[in-house]
Amino acid sequence: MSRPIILGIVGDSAAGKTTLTKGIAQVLGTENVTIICTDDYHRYDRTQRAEIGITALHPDCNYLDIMQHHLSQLRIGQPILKPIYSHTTGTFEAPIYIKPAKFVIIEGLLGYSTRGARDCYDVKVYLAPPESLRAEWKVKRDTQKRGYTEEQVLAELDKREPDSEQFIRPQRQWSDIVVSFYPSSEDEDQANGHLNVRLVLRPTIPHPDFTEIIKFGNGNSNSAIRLGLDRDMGKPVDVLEVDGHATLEQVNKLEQLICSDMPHLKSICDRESNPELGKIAGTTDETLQSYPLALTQLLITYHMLKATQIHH
Ligand SMILES: Nc1ncnc2c1ncn2[C@@H]1O[C@H](COP(=O)(O)OP(=O)(O)O)[C@@H](O)[C@H]1O
Ligand SMILES: O=C(COP(=O)(O)O)[C@H](O)[C@H](O)COP(=O)(O)O
Repeated sequence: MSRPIILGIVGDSAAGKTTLTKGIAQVLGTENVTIICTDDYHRYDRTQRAEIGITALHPDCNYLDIMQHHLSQLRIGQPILKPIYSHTTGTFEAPIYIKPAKFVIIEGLLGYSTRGARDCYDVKVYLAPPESLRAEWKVKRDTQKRGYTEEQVLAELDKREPDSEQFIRPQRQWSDIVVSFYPSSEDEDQANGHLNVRLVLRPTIPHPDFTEIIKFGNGNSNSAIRLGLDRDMGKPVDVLEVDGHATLEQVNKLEQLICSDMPHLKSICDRESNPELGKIAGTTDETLQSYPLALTQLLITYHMLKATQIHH
């Protein structure tokens, strides 16, 4: 019997989880995707958290046991009755019945914090923008969408830092892919659309063979697309970097590499038939479209489709 393919997207608040999740769901077809945000498993509402003096990042502030139980149910195709936390009101709403579609994306703060939860995913992504960019994104979103002032958001970031360090960032080690969008050093204050991406590829899942990038002579340090070896949290990894100002020709080559052994992906990575590639509506309603974003979406989609072949 077939079971859903489960993708995890974990990272700190305003690291870009919801934005990337929406983009991947769009590529896979929203009707084929169930999206779960693990903020719904908060144990306390906004007022209670303030009274107790606990942040939403602390494991004790979340029903991680229920989250893990629900994940394991979804993995075997079973429905769940999922709680709902509203970021608009800061309170809980009536739970909803959810039956998993072919693909499930689980996004949130603490998705990899227990062994049992980690075992439920087919593909694990961790989002790690530079902290300065994350702060910028969080201020923008929480002032526009969640009713906070800039001072409140900055104070909250400070208050959360010890929990970010202790509980959020260590989860990076469990991911198959670490995604970091970052501004290039020359155009520090360029619009978001020109961000570069750094993709850390752990050997925990089989990645497409990118070594041709080096053969094309494109992998050297001056190129807009670079492949190299590094260590991440002590472990050896491949690192693929794509600059925001890479040319269409360079990007096409990389897309063809990703698509070559995945027939369904071919229709997705054809820019003429799919002009939406790499386009995302950010959670503050802006439209984002860039080659680094498109390649990131494509690589993650590749892994989800690959998992379909392995498990069906
Ligand atoms: N890849 C990206 N490129 C440019 N801006 C982004 C990107 N990802 C997120 N953002 C910005 O950061 C804000 C917060 O992102 P969001 O997806 O809501 O984070 P999270 O779900 O992790 O809390 C978005 O509203 C958007 O403005
Ligand atoms: O850190 C987060 C997670 O959301 P995200 O990862 O989307 O930022 C939120 O601050 C908490 O869920 C509390 O919500 P609120 O601050 O709205 O009460």
